[in-house]
This record gives sequence, C-alpha cells and structure tokens, in this order.
Amino acid sequence: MKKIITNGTIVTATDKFEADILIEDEKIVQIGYDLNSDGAEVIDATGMYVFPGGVDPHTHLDMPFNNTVTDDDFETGTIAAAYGGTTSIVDFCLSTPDKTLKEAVQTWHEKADDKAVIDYGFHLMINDANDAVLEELPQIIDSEGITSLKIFLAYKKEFQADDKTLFKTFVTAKESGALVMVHCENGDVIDYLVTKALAEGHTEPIYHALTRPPQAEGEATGRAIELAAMADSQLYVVHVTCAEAANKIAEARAKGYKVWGETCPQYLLLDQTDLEKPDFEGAKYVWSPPLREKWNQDVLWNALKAGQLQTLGSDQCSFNFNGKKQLGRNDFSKIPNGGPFIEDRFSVLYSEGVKKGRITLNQFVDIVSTQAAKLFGLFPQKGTIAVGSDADIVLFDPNKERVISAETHHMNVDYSALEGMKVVGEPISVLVRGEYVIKDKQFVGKQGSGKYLKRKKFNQGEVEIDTVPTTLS
Ligand SMILES: NC(=O)NCCC(=O)O
Ligand SMILES: [Zn+2]
Ligand SMILES: [Zn+2]
Repeated sequence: MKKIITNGTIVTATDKFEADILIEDEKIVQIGYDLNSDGAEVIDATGMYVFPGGVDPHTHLDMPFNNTVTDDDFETGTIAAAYGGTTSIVDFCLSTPDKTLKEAVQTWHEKADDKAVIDYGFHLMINDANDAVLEELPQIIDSEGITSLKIFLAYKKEFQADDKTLFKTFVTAKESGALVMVHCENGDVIDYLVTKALAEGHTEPIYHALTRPPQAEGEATGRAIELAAMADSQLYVVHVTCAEAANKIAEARAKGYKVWGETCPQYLLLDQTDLEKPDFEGAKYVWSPPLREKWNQDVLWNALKAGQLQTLGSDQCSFNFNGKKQLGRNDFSKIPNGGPFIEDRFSVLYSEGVKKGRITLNQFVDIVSTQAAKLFGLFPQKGTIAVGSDADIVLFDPNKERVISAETHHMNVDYSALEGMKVVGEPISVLVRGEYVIKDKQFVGKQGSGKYLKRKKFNQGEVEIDTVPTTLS
C-alpha cells in the first residue's frame, strides 16, 4: 500500500526541511513537493518532526543472566521500543562453550523470529576464542550477517573473557570485517573488591557502585584500546559512564585509532546517589558499569556534543523490582544487573538533549539513529530518510509533554528508573518498512512482523563512519 507523509518537517543527521515522503513496497521512493499521491494513504504530519526510526544498538531481550532471565522478551521489548520511536535493535546473542556459534545464533533466532515487531539484528558474544570458535566465526559473520562481536571484560565466572581472547577476537574481526564491542570494566579487581565488601558485612545496593570504581572502567577501556590498536582492528566501547573512560576514548581518537563509544540514557540522567535509596529501592538502579558521581553527566553530554561518543544504547536489561531484583535483598552482588530504558531512550535524548540545548536537532538524529546504523552495517537502509531507504519513520510531536511512569510504559517491568521525569516531545506514530506499528500512540503492529537484519561488514568503504553533522538547527 502506497503512503504519502505530508506537511511535516523532515529531520536527518544533516538536514532539516519541509517536503513530502512517498512510500511504496516498504521503501521511501520519493521525497519532494507535489508528488503524485494517486492511490496513496495520506498521513498528515502537520506540526510534527519526521525522523528516521531510532536504531538501538544495545539490547538484552530474553537473556539468561545473573542466575535468572530478563523480564522483557522480543515481543514486549520491541513493542516498548516501537512506542518509544525505535524501529531497529541489535540484540546480544550469547554463546556458551558447550555449543557451536551456529547453535547459539539459532537459539537467538528462536527467541526473536516469531515475536519481534520491529527489525532486529544480533551481535555475537565471544567468551573463549578457542580454535573451534575462531574457525567457525568467519562463516557466521558471512552467513548470518553478524558483523559485530561482543567481549565482556567483567562478570567473572559468567561472561568474562581474558586478554588473549580479546586480542584474538580483534585480529579475527579485522580479517573478517567485524566491529568488536567491549564491556570495559576490570572484572578481576571488581571480584576482589566485592568479596572484600561482603566479608566486611556490606550488603546494600550502594556497594554495587563502591566495588566497581571508575578507574576499573578507565583501565579496561585503555587496555581494550591498546589491544585493538596492536591488532590494527576496530573497537566500540559499550556503555561509557565516566570521565576515566570517555577521556581514554577521546585521546585514542585524537591519535587516529579506530575507536567509537556509546553511552546510555541512565548515565546521562541518573547518578550514584540513586543506589542509596532506602528499603532496597537502590536495587532498581543496579547495572554495570554502575551509576557515577553526578559531574560525570556533563562529561558524557559534552562527549556526545563533540562527537567523541557517537551513539546512545538503551542497554535494555529489565528485571522486576518485586521479582528478580529481590534475589539480592541480602547481598548486593546477587542483584541482577540491568535496567529498563528501551522505551524512553529516544524521547529523553530529545527532551534532555535538544530541548535543553545540549545537542542540536541534527545531532539528536545522528546519535539516536544514524551513527548506530553506520557502525553496525545498516546504513543507508536504516538510520536516515532518503530515497531507497526503508520507510522506518517516526512522526514526533516536539511539544507534547508527558511524565514517565511505570503506570503507563509498555515494558514488562514493574518500575521505571526514570519515574516522574517530565519529558517534552513524544512519538505519535511509528512506521516500520512503511507499515504502522504505532498509530496515534496505539500499538497496531503484528507479533513476528519484525525482519531479521543481515548486516554489512564493518566499514566497507561505502559509508563515511565518522560524519559529524555540520547543519545547526
Ligand atoms: N548493563 C547491565 O548491567 N546489564 C546488561 C549486561 C551488560 O551490558 O553488561
Ligand atoms: Zn555490559
Ligand atoms: Zn548491555
């Protein structure tokens, strides 16, 4: 079915202009004035921004973790994402030593294929780069279009990889055209500090932050950067939280290293004092790396503004407060790590970023959509509004005000870490490949309608990865 979006203001990472968009067969086929709209459904976007759908490069849906499993699966998680203006996610597929990589990816397809309501791809976690894994990896990258790999330097005895695995993964990624994503925290030091704190009788949620100091993140970030450089490979640092890490990334980029960084809404908006909330409420804010002292928020906003950090991931990893979070009632180290942000990622960046003058409107689109599409091999299919791109479109009312609350959100979790926050700007309707998934703030999509995204190899030369928008709004 043909559609025409008319009377709206189109905003991409580089431009802002008024024009109509003609959609046919899932794609944007024309952008301009006086388009032939015969037979097309007319969508009136008067007063709206017309944004490309958000691309969330960091989600954990239906993921076994910390002796339990996340509460949002590919159905609830992607419905919530769509409400929030996100039309593509890239989720982390876990691998385990007892299974082949192919089996691991198959497991993730089984979780997602019949459930997702928006498009999705997978990153593949590497825990031990042994001979079998290294032999299988290039085939998986090619056949599944999984062109990003994930290494955890923390979560000892669960996901943590050693430096040899990290280095070998960088080497293989360079040869195979994949981007290596790294969770940068020194897991051994953290393990020591956690054991010590518990032995001293400290069990409260705040000790989660106190045993994971920013230096542990800075050290691991620096280590990953140097190992990537030694392998002449490419590194994407996930969930950057603090000056110690952000500065390392900025220094590396100044030297011309192939390093990119992501932060998350939680680190821009919340701080370590949230973990001190009474009655175990601090557990709602337990994720890793932990929340930091408040002044780090400015460091992160400035890094986004300056293009030293490029993307915003939700790190969606939800656990109910009156459920799985209670596993750590008497021991902070047993609180499942993670929080719910997939739904609010897009609008809080607009409200706290654009509305408060911290980033420009074009930078908003770049950070929430375009840069992730470029880095993860989806651009220009995703991440922009252009002829030939998928018609993934958000009609956004920039003046609508709302208050974030678990009462009204769509994530399958009983609390919001942003409860009570006032937000200006709201996605009203959201289209994925030309079909409404959200229409006038109601979900109208279909379970399983999301398509699996086979992604292009890292930086094939077609896409200029480091584009910093120049158009100011
Ligand atoms: N961030 C977090 O605490 N949970 C998800 C796993 C990870 O990204 O480290
Ligand atoms: Zn992580
Ligand atoms: Zn994560």
